[in-house]
Amino acid sequence: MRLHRNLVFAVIDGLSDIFNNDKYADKVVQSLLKRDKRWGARDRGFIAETTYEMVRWRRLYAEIADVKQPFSREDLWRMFAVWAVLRGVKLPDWPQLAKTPSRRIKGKFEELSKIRKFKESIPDWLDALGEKELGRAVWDKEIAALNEQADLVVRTNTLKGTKQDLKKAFKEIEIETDSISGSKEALLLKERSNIFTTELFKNGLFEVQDASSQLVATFADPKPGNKVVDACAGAGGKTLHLAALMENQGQIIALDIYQNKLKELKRRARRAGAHNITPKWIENNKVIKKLHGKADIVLIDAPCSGLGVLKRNPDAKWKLTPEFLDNIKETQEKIISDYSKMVKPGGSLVYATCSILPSENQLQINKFLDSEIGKDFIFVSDRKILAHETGFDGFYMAMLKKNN
Ligand SMILES: C[S@@+](CC[C@H](N)C(=O)[O-])C[C@H]1O[C@@H](n2cnc3c(N)ncnc32)[C@H](O)[C@@H]1O
Repeated sequence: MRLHRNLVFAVIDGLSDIFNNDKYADKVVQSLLKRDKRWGARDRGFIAETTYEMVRWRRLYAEIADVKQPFSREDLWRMFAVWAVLRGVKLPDWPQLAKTPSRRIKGKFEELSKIRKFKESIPDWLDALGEKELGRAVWDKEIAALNEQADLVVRTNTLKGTKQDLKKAFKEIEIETDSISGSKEALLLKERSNIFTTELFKNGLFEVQDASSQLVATFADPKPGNKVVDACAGAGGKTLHLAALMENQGQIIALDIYQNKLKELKRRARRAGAHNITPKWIENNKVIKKLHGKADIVLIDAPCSGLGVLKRNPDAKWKLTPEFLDNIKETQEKIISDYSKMVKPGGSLVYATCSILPSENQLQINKFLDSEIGKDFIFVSDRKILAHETGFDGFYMAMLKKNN
């Protein structure tokens, strides 16, 4: 790989914004990519992938480069040099990289690779928490898997065609895909590609959705004609899948506390040809009260730490705090308690998170079942999906039934 000066400068600018100005990596990368219209797919790929790699390995690289936050431009160049040396990239003859101590970098890497918090590049508190909640053997493997780059997976929109149709259509535009065992509608792209610009995407034939995330709506098992409340619908990743499984029949009430997310959901639903969705903003508690006892299925895709999706959002390692985690667990507890009231007698409550922590998952369910409202429910089953076992995101889902 040959390094190009303007691309590396863009990466350094981006990192300064992410690390020092607390900006979100995805937003920063999006805006970097708009900087120069002449950049082709390879250039854009370099900027996005290198920025994410540097975010993922921030602690390790900073330790090797012997630099501390806030990072000066010189510090960021030193961290970049660590990236280049460890990746075996030939260093160009630039003043910023002139004094790169390649041998020392490799030696320090060997040494730090013996200590998990450096090797896996995670804050002390998170490393301790992971080990406490999952046990050492599982955490060792899980954090290593969560540090790998995410695969690009799409979900076939079965409202518009079959998976075989989609596979064929991708092939026609020279995009090769594989099926994924256990995820019926999923296709894995053999190579990364900007599929958002394709006609297939514009015509709603697929959505980008991780294989684990695709298991949630299937697990909820909605039937055509059901009344389903998707209580934390966001921009509708699971809502659209529910609509497809319900063959556009029945009703999905898609709730969220943020109107802008529901606006995006509406746009996506139009593209997907999903017609049985009613987005409703949770403006106040009356919205929930009105739905008490009405739903065949209530899906709570709860706000969470996002620790199961570090592969695609490595930034969370640095943005997450113990205080945030405590608050989000309280929110989860309140949401399960309040929103379970929307389930009708005999109906189902499905709770899901993209976290791998038992304290956000099965322990929340146990707490709910032990509560006064929870006494009306029985536990049916749950699935704990770990990244090191599947290669995809970490997820949790539980199904409870309300007594008749
Ligand atoms: C994990 S995300 C949902 C992702 C979405 N279901 C999807 O598949 O794309 C959690 C969502 O819960 C929403 N949320 C947070 N607090 C909430 C509350 N009290 N009631 C309803 N939704 C809430 C957030 O705005 C966010 O969109």
